[in-house]
Amino acid sequence: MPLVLGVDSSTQSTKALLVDADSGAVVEQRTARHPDGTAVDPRRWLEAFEEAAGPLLDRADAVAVGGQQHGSVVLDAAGEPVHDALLWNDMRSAGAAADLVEELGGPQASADLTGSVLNASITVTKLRWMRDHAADALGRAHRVLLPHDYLTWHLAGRPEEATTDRGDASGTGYFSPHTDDWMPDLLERAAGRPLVLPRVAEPAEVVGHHGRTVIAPGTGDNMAAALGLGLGPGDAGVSIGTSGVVSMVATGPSADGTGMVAGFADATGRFLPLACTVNAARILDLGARLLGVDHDGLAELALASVPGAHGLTLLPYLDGERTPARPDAAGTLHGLTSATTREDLARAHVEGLLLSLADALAAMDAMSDASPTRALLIGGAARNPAVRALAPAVLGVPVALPHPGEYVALGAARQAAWTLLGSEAPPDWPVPATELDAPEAGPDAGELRAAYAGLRERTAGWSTPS
Ligand SMILES: Nc1ncnc2c1ncn2[C@@H]1O[C@H](COP(=O)(O)OP(=O)(O)O)[C@@H](O)[C@H]1O
Ligand SMILES: O=C(CO)[C@@H](O)[C@H](O)COP(=O)(O)O
Repeated sequence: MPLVLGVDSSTQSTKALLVDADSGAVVEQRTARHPDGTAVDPRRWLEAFEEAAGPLLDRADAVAVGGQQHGSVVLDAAGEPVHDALLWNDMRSAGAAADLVEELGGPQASADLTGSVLNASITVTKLRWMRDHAADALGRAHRVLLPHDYLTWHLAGRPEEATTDRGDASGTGYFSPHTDDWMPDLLERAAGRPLVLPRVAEPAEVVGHHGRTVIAPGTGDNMAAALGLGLGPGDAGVSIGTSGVVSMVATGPSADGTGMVAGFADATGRFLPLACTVNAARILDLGARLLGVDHDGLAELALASVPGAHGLTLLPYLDGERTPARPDAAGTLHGLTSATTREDLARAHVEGLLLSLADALAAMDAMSDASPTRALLIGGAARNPAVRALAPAVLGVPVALPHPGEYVALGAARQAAWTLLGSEAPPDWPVPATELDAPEAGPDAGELRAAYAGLRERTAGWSTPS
C-alpha cells in the first residue's frame, strides 16, 4: 500500500502523519515543539521537521508540507536566514500595514488588488518593517519564502528555484488571487528593493524528490486544513489553534474592504475566504494559568458557572488583534463584582474565546456567497470539554467535531496522495464527525453576544497600557 507523509509546521509545533494513501487511515504520528515567540529562526523549524518527520520520511512514497501562513523567511544568496522570521502573530508591522494600505489607495483598493486589507500578519508588511528597522539584514537578502516553501525547498535539496503554491502565496500581499501571479512591484515598493520569489507550482504538481519520495507543492496550514476536512458547501472550518480561524471554500475570489475576511486562494484552484483572530487557544492557556489548573480543570470550572458568567465578560484581544483590527489592544475583563467566582472567571475565558469566533463567523456570513450552515471544530483547543459544550450555543450554528485528528497534516497528506496518484482530484478520504448537542434555544446566547458586542464597541480606540 502506498504511504504518504503529511507535515504541519504550525506556530507551536510540527506534526507529522504517515497515512495510507488509499484509505486515508493514519499509520503513525509524531510531533516536535517549536520555540515560543513571534519571531523565530527558521532553522528551528528544520530541526523540528527532522525530529517529527525525519523518522517517517523513508517510508513515504510522497510528502507535502502545510505551514503556518505569512511568516517572512528572508534568505541570503547562500540560503541562510538574514533575520528571524516575523510570524503571522507578530504585530510590530502594524504601522507598516497602515502605510501600505494608504499607498494602495485605501482598504477596498487593497482588498481588490491583493484579496485582503493588509494587516500586520501579511508578509509584505514585514518586509516594509525590515526596510525601516532592519535595513542591514534586508540589504543582504536574496530571496523571500514562506515557512512551508522553506521546508519544501530544504526537502528538495535547496535547488536554485524554490516553489510555493497559490494558497500560501495568497497570504503574502504581493500575489494576485485573480490572476494567480506574483505582483513583484508591490514587494519592491514595500521592501525598497526586489527579491527573488519562488515559482508558484500547480496544485498537485511534483515539485521535486527526496530520495525516492515524491515532493508535492505543500500549502498554507489553513489551506491544508480545508483539504483535510474536505469542506463542502456551507461548511465552515473553525480552527482553535494558536490562531482562531473561520474559513470556507468558495468558487470565486472575494475582496472584503472591512478587513474582517481575507480573500485567500485554496490549494485546489478554488478560494478560501478566511477570518483569523490572533488570540485563540492561548486565551484558555491564560485562564488555566491564572486559576492554577490544567485545561480539564478550566473546563470543569467553566461548566460549573452559568451562561454569561454572572455578568463577567472577557474581550480576549490579549496580544493585539487582527479581526477586528486592534493591533495595539490588550484584553479587557468587565463586570467583576465582589461575588465573582473562579468558576465565572473560567467561564468568561471560554465564552470570550467562542464569542471572538462568533464575530469571525458573522463576518463570513456577511459575505453574500459564503454563508456558513455548519461549523467543523478543529485545532488544539477543540479538545476542551467546555469549548465543545458551549460552542453550539455561542456560535449559533450546528457544530460538528471531526474525529480527533491533525487536520492540517492530514490535508497535506491528502495533497501528497493526490500528487502521487496523479489523479484529477484529491482522493476521497472519509472524515467521520460527531454532531455536538445544541442546548435548548433560550435567550442566553443572544444576551451573551450583546454584552460582548457592547464591550467591543466601548473599548474601540483603547490601546495597551505601557
Ligand atoms: N484540552 C485542551 N484545552 C484547551 N486548550 C488545549 C487543549 N489541548 C491543547 N490545547 C492548546 O492548543 C494549542 C495548540 O493547538 P494547535 O492547533 O496544535 O496549535 P498550532 O497549530 O497553532 O501550533 C496550545 O495553546 C494548547 O495549550
Ligand atoms: O495567520 C493565519 C491565517 O491568516 C494563521 O492561521 C496562521 O496560518 C497560523 O496558524 P496556526 O498556527 O494557528 O494554525
